[in-house]
Amino acid sequence: MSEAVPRPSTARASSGLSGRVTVPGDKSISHRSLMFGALALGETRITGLLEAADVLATAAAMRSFGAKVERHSTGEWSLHGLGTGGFLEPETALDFGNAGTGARLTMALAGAHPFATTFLGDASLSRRPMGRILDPLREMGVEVIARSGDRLPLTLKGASPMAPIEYRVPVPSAQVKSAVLLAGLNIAGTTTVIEPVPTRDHTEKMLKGFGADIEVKTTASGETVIRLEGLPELTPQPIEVPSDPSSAAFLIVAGLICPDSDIVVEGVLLNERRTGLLQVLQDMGADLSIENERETGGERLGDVRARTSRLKGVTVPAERAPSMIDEYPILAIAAACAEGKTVMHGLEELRVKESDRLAAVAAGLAANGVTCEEGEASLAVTGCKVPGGGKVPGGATVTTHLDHRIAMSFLVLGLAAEKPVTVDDANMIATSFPNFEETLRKLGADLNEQERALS
Ligand SMILES: O=C(O)C1=C[C@@H](OP(=O)(O)O)[C@@H](O)[C@H](O)C1
Ligand SMILES: C=C(OP(=O)(O)O)C(=O)O
Repeated sequence: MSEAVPRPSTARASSGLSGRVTVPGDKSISHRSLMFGALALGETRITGLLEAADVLATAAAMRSFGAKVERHSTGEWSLHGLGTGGFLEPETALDFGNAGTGARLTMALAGAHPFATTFLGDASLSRRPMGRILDPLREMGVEVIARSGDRLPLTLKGASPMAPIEYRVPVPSAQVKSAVLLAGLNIAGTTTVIEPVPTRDHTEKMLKGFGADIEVKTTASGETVIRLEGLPELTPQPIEVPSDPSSAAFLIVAGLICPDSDIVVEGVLLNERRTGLLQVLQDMGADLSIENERETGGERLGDVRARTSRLKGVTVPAERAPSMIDEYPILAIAAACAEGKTVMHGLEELRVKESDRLAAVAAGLAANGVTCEEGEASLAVTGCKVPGGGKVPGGATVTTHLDHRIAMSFLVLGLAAEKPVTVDDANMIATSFPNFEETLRKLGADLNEQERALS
């Protein structure tokens, strides 16, 4: 994707957004569905899989290990898995493009097999730290050959046999927690993960659903201890992937900051480890409601209704970060359209995402006339709203640094700014939310409408 010709995109002031829309399947659950399907013996059927570049790279990787992965004309996917320990040596290197979750979790799966697997990624993924995954894998006995600083490209080769470990996750990261558990699946004995700060729990929930022997306990001091018995026989499960709250976030904020708007995003995953943004927006005074709440496959879902709101600046404590880690760029846009200052703490992990999101957001806001202060791990945004008026000036072109969430966030800003906002490259949006621009237009947003009219 990084090789594609850049595709600039421009958003202009829009009002009266309305309608009901859905967003694609959750990215975290989609990656894991393919992985667990490849590990289970027999057929796993998946509906609602996110068909975006990140997840398609994981599907290709599971095929390279020998799993039969098919997309049916109904849109349903099926996998014929190989059983734990049953992966075969891939014939070529695995290219994960822009996908951190796909690459890191697959490293854990491949690393626990006694053959060599090589991992590649685009320029963004090749800059991201992989030591956080490689350190526990090395402890288990995996041989690693990586570029300096533990970056991609890299090659892993598992030992035979490997040793189960007890691992305290040093950064709040669901990817690290999941990687240790996924490697532990292919190692005899008990793998233990201690998580000081709770992060998204899709791996634990789904492993239980597939029949793994996994136990999750919270200690008196509030830590989570997860124990997994290795070499389970995983049983295929039908999976319905709920809509991604991290994608819904862009539309919800658009509904709140554009005048005279009233929109509904249907069937959004409301897992409590993913709802931090909704809580913060409510604290800011957002007119949000959850309708038609229901449960599917052990997860809570609901239709999220967002109406134009007068948002006020708030302080977002560091403890909120794991439950909204991918939502800070769009929260910063909501903050720019609020009255008063919003201060966000605990943002160190934003520096190692698809881009340095803290720097990218601060630069994009400043270019569009919004006052903000970038700290080492914090961001303070002074909202442009004042009693009776006030708008973000806009008018700039924002550098997206191969980061889908930076691209989507600044397009949403353009809908509520005085002058149009352009992003230098909208291609990367396809890594997580391929029909984002079309969905916003369906709600009535002015996204490239002038160019479309001229062509
Ligand atoms: O486990 C996952 O599916 C994810 C975990 C998060 O990353 P970290 O584990 O690095 O926080 C998140 O940013 C990413 O989009 C998806
Ligand atoms: C950080 C993200 O994804 P990943 O780590 O999977 O690249 C994201 O989607 O915002």
